[in-house]
Amino acid sequence: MNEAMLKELGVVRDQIDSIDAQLLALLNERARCAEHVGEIKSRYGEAGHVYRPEREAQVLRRIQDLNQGPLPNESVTFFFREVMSACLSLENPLGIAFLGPLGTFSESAAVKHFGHAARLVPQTTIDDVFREVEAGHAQYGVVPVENSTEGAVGRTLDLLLGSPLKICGEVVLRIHQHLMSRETSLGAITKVYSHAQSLAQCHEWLNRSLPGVPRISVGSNAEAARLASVEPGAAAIAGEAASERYELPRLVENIEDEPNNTTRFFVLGRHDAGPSGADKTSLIMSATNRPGAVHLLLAPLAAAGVSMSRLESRPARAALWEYVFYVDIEGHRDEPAVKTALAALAAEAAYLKILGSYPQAVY
Ligand SMILES: C=C(O[C@@H]1C=C(C(=O)O)C=C[C@H]1O)C(=O)O
Repeated sequence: MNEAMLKELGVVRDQIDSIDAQLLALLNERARCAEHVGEIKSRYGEAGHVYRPEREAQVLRRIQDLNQGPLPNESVTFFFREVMSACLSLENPLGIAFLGPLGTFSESAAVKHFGHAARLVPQTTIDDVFREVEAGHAQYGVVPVENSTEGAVGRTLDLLLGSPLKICGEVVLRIHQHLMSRETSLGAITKVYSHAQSLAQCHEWLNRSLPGVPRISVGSNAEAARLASVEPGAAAIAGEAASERYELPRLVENIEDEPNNTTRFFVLGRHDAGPSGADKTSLIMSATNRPGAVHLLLAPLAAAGVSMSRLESRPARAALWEYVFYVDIEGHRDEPAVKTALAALAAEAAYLKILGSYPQAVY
């Protein structure tokens, strides 16, 4: 290397070393503050509420407002989430149940929301995630609720109806599907494993690029990657987490048919969140089976000036041809307009259950 260049590099590297030392000192100073907050909470009998989703959302939104680059918001948000995760785990790492196995998009969602310091506990089914949190074996649970191309996850919606758990957060994850295999060319691929939903999300790509190659649906994308990692000729469609877990090279990246493919997850806990300033409230309601019933249910929202961000109907199991509605509205249940709308809904609906208020996902 050129001596002048080495000299210049040396100056900048000294600067970086000095900044790193300052960052380290500041990170530990911040960690001590978070410990202090934890100590105050336990002194006031709030030891069980150490994790505060609304406060974390506010911290991240503020960081994004302050950020002037060159680092993009996505990167600084990632760092600060990890910092909060590490600070929180100094006291007691959070136990997070999620729909496993490791290597699924649910794992990525849990890590995106709670950071790498959380203790992730994979579960076999969505039912098990609910049970683990209800039984207190895990403090929080992460379950998929809807995909932008495939629609609602029915099992999650059905379980929310009967569960005492509250929604205390949402995570929105961009879903990128990759074709991964030990084979090095498409021509060598004789079968493709994946979860049925992922096969559906890559249906057109598969018709075009691997016509006639059998598609085999298995329990999860991670299981598909595991199979493809040991079977010659096999490929899997799965996400980055699975390719890393099974050290399976990605042959073709981003093969999802819909470029804006996202999945939304709910974070479940035994309490919901306080107001963060930009919140949502999820509820389930049902109307008696008469003309105009749905309109009567939705009118109170409009009257109070509350926006609805999602409406999903599911058949009620109890009575044939009756429906329950899953509604997401903007705002926190403690805000006056939302309070007014909820009171009017309670008077109108045959059944109303408030699933929780929580901060809108921070991207
Ligand atoms: C430190 C606190 O507790 C936790 C840690 C946070 C953090 O590290 O910034 C934020 C919210 C809580 O999950 C707090 O409530 O301020």
